[in-house]
Amino acid sequence: MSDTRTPGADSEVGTLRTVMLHRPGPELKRLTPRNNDRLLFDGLPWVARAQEEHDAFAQALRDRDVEVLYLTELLTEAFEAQHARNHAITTALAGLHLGDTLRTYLASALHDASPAELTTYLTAGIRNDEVRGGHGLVTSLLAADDFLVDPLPNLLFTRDSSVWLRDRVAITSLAMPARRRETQLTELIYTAHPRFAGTRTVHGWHHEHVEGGDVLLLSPGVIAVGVGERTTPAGVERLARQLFHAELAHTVLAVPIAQERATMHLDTICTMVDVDKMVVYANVADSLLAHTVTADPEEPGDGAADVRLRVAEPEPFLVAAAKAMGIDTLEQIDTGLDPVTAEREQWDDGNNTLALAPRVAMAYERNDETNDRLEASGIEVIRIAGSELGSGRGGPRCMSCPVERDPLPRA
Ligand SMILES: NC(=O)NCCC[C@H](N)C(=O)O
Repeated sequence: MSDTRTPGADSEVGTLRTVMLHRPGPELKRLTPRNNDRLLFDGLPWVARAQEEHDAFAQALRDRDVEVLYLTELLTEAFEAQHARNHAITTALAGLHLGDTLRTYLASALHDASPAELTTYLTAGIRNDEVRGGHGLVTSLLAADDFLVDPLPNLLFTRDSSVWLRDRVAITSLAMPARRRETQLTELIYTAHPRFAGTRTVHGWHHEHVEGGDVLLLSPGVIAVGVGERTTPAGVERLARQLFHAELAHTVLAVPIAQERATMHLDTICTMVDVDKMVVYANVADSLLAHTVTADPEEPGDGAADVRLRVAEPEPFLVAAAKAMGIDTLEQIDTGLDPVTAEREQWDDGNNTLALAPRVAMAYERNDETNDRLEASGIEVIRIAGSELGSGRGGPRCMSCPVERDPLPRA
């Protein structure tokens, strides 16, 4: 794709043209058995193998003519702008654990770093024992392996920190402390990188929590938002008002999901694989509900904050979705009738597919039953390895932020 094409996406299944990924890097080497829970990994990935798996994932996308952008390359390029560097350094050092002496020292060191070095410091983090020379009381009292700047191992899951909604990008607001800083970096990419000059943003990291894994573009104008461990009721309320005000959507379906790690995002439960087909975790498929949210046309208001929302009583999710999408049925491809297999494959992100086009989906190879069922339903499945990538709990959808998809015809 040339830089002159317009980024944006209005569905989960329009032909994928450009995607932003993050190749696993030194931030994963920061994980230890003592910090992996806090940093939201279920184990310690073998980093070299995770990189191999990720390179194969990126190549499989390129083989289908998808342009792959890397988050760290975009960030380094954005850091050519002095204001972007200043902003990144100030926000990364805002934590109250540093104290003034150490903050001043680190700010000076980071200002002296090259753009590429700055990217590494801000993504891999800075450990206390990496600051040499004794810089006051705080470094002396902190443990050697305490982080002064936390590493960001979950950058791998680019889906969560930004979401394109038509021609705008939502900067999300991540709920878990270990991930909060990610959106400060994605915001810089979209505001300071020349490729995205003029892009308008919605939401923002200072707002109520909304994570990209909870946001599913079911069809042009219809957006499902999971509300559970990550996205909050207040988050979906603010997002809905902005979407309606900017005419990015006419309907939002607010979908309550269990507040558990296994179902941390709506896209761990279901993903679109065709314009009218979803793969859905069978164990919850029948109990998923949705509140249909629309804007009251009588009171449009002047700004997003004035939009008055109409909230319907809950209905079965697939029923509410089909109605909003203007189709007879949103077909459910389930992940197996045996609840144990379904639970295992859901945990291993079998439902977390990335559509490259209608009826073409990428999926982890390990989830045999789910993949067989997808194929039996007419979906081409591009299988990728993910034994190490999956240790952070996230599949092909979580690991990708579509930057450009072909639009679908509007209903
Ligand atoms: N959309 C997704 O489900 N993303 C996966 C995020 C995994 C990450 N370790 C987390 O706990 O946030």
